[in-house]
Amino acid sequence: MMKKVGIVDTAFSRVDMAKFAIQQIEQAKQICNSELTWLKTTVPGHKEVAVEALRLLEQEQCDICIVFGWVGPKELDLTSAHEAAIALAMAKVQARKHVLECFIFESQHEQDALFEVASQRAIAHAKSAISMITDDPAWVVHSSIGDREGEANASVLEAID
Ligand SMILES: Cc1nc2c(=O)[nH]c(=O)nc-2n(C[C@H](O)[C@H](O)[C@H](O)CO)c1C
Repeated sequence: MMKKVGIVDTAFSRVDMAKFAIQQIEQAKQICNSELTWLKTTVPGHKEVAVEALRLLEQEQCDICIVFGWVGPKELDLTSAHEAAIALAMAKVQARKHVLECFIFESQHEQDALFEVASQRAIAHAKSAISMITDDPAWVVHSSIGDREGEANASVLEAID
């Protein structure tokens, strides 16, 4: 059955993360023959993403959404992002569907690393979204692997004998 990924990004962002997510979805369609489609919209900033994600889930028949947010380095940006995340939580619960939050916090990375982190995280979140909506066995979500979307995975811990 055809599945639809909603993609919301912002004009505020400094990296076109949606482009990498869309490339990943297109690649999945070709390689795995997955029945996937996508719909992308852009809003001004992260305060607008919750309503937009809800609109895509409820009115545009998306099965899941990925939201690409960019959080500036100022204290006000961080507070604003926290408020946006609360609104996103409300949207998810109302729609009873998943919204994956791919937010880049500018203050957490060196300027030189931002592009790589953002693009890799976008690809990782696109893969996660595909895994969560497709029945294709190639896209099974693996449990307890220390996955850290877009960054080096955490090591897996085992019992000490
Ligand atoms: C302070 C601030 N910081 C950010 C940010 O870090 N990232 C972002 O995407 N948008 C920011 N904005 C803009 C708001 O999200 C919003 O778009 C405007 O306030 C208009 O509602 C604002 C106002």
